[in-house]
Amino acid sequence: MDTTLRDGEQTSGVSFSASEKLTMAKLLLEELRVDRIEIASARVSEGEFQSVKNILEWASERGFEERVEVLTFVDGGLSLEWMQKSGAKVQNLLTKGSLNHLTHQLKKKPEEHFKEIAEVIEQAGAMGITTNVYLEDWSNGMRNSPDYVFNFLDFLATQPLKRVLLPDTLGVLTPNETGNFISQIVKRYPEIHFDFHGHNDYDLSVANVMEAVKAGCHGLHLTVNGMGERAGNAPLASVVAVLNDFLPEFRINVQESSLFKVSKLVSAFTGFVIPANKPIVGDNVFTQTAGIHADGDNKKNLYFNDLLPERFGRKRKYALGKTSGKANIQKNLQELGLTLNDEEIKKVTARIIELGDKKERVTKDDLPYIISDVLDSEGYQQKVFVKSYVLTHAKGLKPSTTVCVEFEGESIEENAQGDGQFDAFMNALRKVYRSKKKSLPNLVDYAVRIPPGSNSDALCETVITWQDGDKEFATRGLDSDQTVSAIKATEKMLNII
Ligand SMILES: CC(=O)SCCNC(=O)CCNC(=O)[C@H](O)C(C)(C)COP(=O)(O)OP(=O)(O)OC[C@H]1O[C@@H](n2cnc3c(N)ncnc32)[C@H](O)[C@@H]1OP(=O)(O)O
Repeated sequence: MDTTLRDGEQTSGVSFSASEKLTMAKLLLEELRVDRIEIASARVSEGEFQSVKNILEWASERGFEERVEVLTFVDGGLSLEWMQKSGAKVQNLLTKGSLNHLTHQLKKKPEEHFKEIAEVIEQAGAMGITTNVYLEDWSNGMRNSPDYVFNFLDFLATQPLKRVLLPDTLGVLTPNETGNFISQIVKRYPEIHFDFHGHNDYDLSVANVMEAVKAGCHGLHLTVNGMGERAGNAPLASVVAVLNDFLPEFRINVQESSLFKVSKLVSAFTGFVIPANKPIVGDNVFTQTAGIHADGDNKKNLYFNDLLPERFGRKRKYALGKTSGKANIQKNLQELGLTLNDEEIKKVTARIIELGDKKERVTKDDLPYIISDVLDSEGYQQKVFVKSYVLTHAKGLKPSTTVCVEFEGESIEENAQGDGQFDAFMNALRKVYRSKKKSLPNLVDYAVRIPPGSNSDALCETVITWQDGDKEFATRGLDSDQTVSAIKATEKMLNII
């Protein structure tokens, strides 16, 4: 059962609109094919009421209404009235699964609580509403008031209900305890369908879910991206992968290939960012970064595990940066359909490592620009060096530049102002050349771009077209800073003329 739309929405700062809930409900049931969804708590708001109504209208057209659930309260039938008006057919009745909560929150005795629950269940039956019962704080109940929990379950075993829902409300269970508690319960009540509802406060929710299944739980409550109150709920994608790979004897209907798409959509709807290292759905989890890993994959996919990205509608990537070796570059070149010889690959690798050292992030889309820049620099012998420069830009003052150029073994320093930093740089450079009775080509075009689609902050390419007498030619510079990339393109020009 996916509870992204109810418990997932209890993530701090998250709220779905009615139309987002409807879109999600359709996607979860029809495309991802979870068996059931819990979409709201009853009585919360007018907006929630409308949203439940919309989903139920759609679900009943498809005969899905028994797969759509609403959390309700022991409130003398107020939640049930709300549900009936909305068209909802399955209530997940929130009751107290620990004596501590019952005594201190509801301030009631067990018999009183059971009696009220029996009344709600009976009323629901008369309204044609199916009841499941949540034992809130059940995990602490098992630890601290097991007699209460078993008395409660004895009572529930006499009731006309469909399922009993066992939440580790505060995410306090260990895998051992989960297995132990659930197997005791499943053995004692073999006829009841139990769901386990895990929370992730100790980052143990997936391990706990695994033990719950092994111990005989029949259903699980999960959320997309592990959203939920505090540290969240057991994450759907991880649990699906764990069940498929480690417990294949238990059948689930969820479509692995849709997990990533749904995860992205929920993230877009909620603004809840998926951590890059979140298993299955995080941006980085199918990216090899180390050169040795890329090399092993080139040889015999040596660094693959069973979590093949294609299962989840994703692709393996090979990162480019400080820890890249030539194998990473080759993998990216293959994907771009480019071929370089060994020497060229070495040079491109060296440039990428140099960029990585500057903490710059390089993506596959940057690669053609880096290649062209590195290979472009090969055709000439550098004899003019722009050794140092200062560029200033201040409000109310003209930009100015001081530049020092090593020219035929001699260092010459000049400064000048201009309309912009690069213009000032060119003016200072002209002064250097005039002092040697030489002139510079005219600048006829200046184009700046970042590699399209790269989403990286690493690189900016400047291509400058020059006119030297009849001759027109272009040079290119690549750097993370726009002006510096233009200066690099200019330095190339100085070595060509
Ligand atoms: C498993 C879980 O995650 S539980 C989460 C359940 N969902 C939610 O709480 C989200 C939606 N909740 C809400 O919108 C509101 O809390 C409402 C509408 C349910 C109630 O709102 P309010 O009347 O303003 O009360 P408040 O928010 O302070 O809730 C506390 C009341 O609920 C009572 N309560 C707690 N658990 C239950 C329960 N299982 N059944 C009935 N009442 C309960 C408390 O005893 C308290 O009642 P009191 O004011 O008479 O002492």
